[in-house]
Amino acid sequence: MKKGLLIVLSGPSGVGKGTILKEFVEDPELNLAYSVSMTTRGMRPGEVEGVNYNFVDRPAFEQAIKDGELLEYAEFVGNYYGTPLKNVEKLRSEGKNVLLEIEVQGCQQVMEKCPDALTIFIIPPSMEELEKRIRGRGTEPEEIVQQRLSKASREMELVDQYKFIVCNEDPKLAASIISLIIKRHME
Ligand SMILES: Nc1ncnc2c1ncn2[C@@H]1O[C@H](COP(=O)(O)OP(=O)(O)OP(=O)(O)O)[C@@H](O)[C@H]1O
Ligand SMILES: Nc1nc2c(ncn2[C@@H]2O[C@H](COP(=O)(O)O)[C@@H](O)[C@H]2O)c(=O)[nH]1
Repeated sequence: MKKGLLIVLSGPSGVGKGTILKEFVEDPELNLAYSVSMTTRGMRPGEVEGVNYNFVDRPAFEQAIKDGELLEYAEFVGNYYGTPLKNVEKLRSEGKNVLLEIEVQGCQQVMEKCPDALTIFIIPPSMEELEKRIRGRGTEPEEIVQQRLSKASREMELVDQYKFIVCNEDPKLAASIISLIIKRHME
């Protein structure tokens, strides 16, 4: 069986990665499996354990790092986030195209370990619009919003390292561009 693709959606917090993903992740033609990350962040209202994330404490996350269980991980604004390796490998060996939605530090680790990964950087139409979106979401206190925005400016400098750059002016349009990219690489 042909091994599935590894697709990485990355970009600054609040740019709309999760919103875009919802538009294409269930498309049967894309044969996708979403990789559920591990995080030490607290659960937001409406989030579900095992669906949005596997929520763990810091000692459990640090043990997973020590045991080599993560494909990549990063500390992002005070919390750990990481991709469990075993699940990604299993799904890809079953022919599934595996989709990661991760921040840029983690994506750089994936680029080194898996040079064939389809890396896609989502950019906002402007930094003002990014600020509007992250505030508008209303999930973080002001101090964290500020930290995420200041990180975003530095993350935007790494855009040239990605194979594809997609602007999220409209999530449906961005999703259809990403779907096309994936389909091309499935041929
Ligand atoms: N094209 C768009 N135009 C206007 N608002 C948008 C657009 N895309 C997403 N949004 C809104 O922006 C906010 C942030 O989107 P989302 O949570 O998908 O971002 P994200 O990149 O997944 O964030 P994080 O990395 O922090 O998880 C949400 O309130 C979402 O509804
Ligand atoms: N390096 C990784 N980054 C990840 C992973 N899962 C999610 N993320 C990214 O973290 C930030 C913050 O997420 P939030 O849910 O607290 O808003 C965001 O950019 C996510 O894409 C992961 O496994 N590894």
